[in-house]
Amino acid sequence: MSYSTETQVAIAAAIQAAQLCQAVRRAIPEAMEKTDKSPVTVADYGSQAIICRAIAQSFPSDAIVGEEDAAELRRPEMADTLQKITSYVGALIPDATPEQVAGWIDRGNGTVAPRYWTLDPIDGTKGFLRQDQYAVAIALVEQGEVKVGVLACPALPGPGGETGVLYVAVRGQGATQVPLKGGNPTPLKVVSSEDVAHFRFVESVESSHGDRSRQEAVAQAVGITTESMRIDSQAKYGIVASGQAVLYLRLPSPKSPDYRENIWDHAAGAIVVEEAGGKVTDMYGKPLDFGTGTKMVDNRGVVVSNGAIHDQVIGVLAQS
Ligand SMILES: Nc1ncnc2c1ncn2[C@@H]1O[C@H](COP(=O)(O)O)[C@@H](OP(=O)(O)O)[C@H]1O
Ligand SMILES: [Mg+2]
Ligand SMILES: [Mg+2]
Ligand SMILES: [Mg+2]
Repeated sequence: MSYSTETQVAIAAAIQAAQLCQAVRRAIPEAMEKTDKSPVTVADYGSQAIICRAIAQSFPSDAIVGEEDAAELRRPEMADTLQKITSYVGALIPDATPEQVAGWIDRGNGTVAPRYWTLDPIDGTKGFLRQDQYAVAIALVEQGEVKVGVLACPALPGPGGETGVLYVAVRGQGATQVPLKGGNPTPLKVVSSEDVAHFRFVESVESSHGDRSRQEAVAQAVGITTESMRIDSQAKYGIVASGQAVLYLRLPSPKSPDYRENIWDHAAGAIVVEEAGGKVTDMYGKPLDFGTGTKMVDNRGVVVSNGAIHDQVIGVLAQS
């Protein structure tokens, strides 16, 4: 299958959602708190509304599994917030009503199915709030395998020095990057292990989202001598796919040893790296299984590499 319509729809939605996020960020958004205490902003909601609307319009029978939902926004005391989201969405989709916006957000309440979409309207909300990196991530999954991934990184410097990169991958068709503002797509290729300047690793900015000391020990054991690069969101996958690092380590935090990774935090990024010639597994070397539900219950941690050093990394993890 070529997935060309799916890819075009996801690209257009990611670009619009990224525009909304940048508009919100220029106004210095405040964080709201979700029931799990994690932050969310009007941009997370607006981005999810834009993306779900686009997917539902082109693929009405496809399930969509998004990170956010509108239950909180439908409470009467949240009317002003919903109105604010609607005005940001309305800048891109004229005449959108609050009721429609809430409905589009809730279109993302679907469940994992033989064919489904998953999206993270803002991955790295903490980075977004800090004016650091974040990503808009959209993926199409069939039979538990990611087929299409689109990752917009609006604050990431691209190869030409411009700000804002769009990563696109289709299973069996390779991965490309293109300036988010438009331009010519260029193929993505992971870096060779002989490239000393890029023989480095990336990890999260948030220390509680990983195991910093173990990540450093593993990197050292495979011969990485430089300090980690710390970047929020799935932008880390883009960094590996574009050859700026050989390795991305995300090991379970000692503070939350039972944490399971969300499908929307990895689906788009993973296919971008795989189609750029790299490898993505959990910390035991198992492929990430996108067919088990919103949480990847059969996987622990994530290891992303240029492929060449992958077995060595998994070997070190097995012994440490
Ligand atoms: N204890 C934990 N371990 C690993 N990931 C976690 C975590 N708690 C939250 N996260 C996830 O980490 C994501 C951000 O990734 P990163 O740390 O690479 O920037 C968050 O996505 P959102 O920002 O979309 O909520 C959230 O889903
Ligand atoms: Mg979140
Ligand atoms: Mg996320
Ligand atoms: Mg998110």
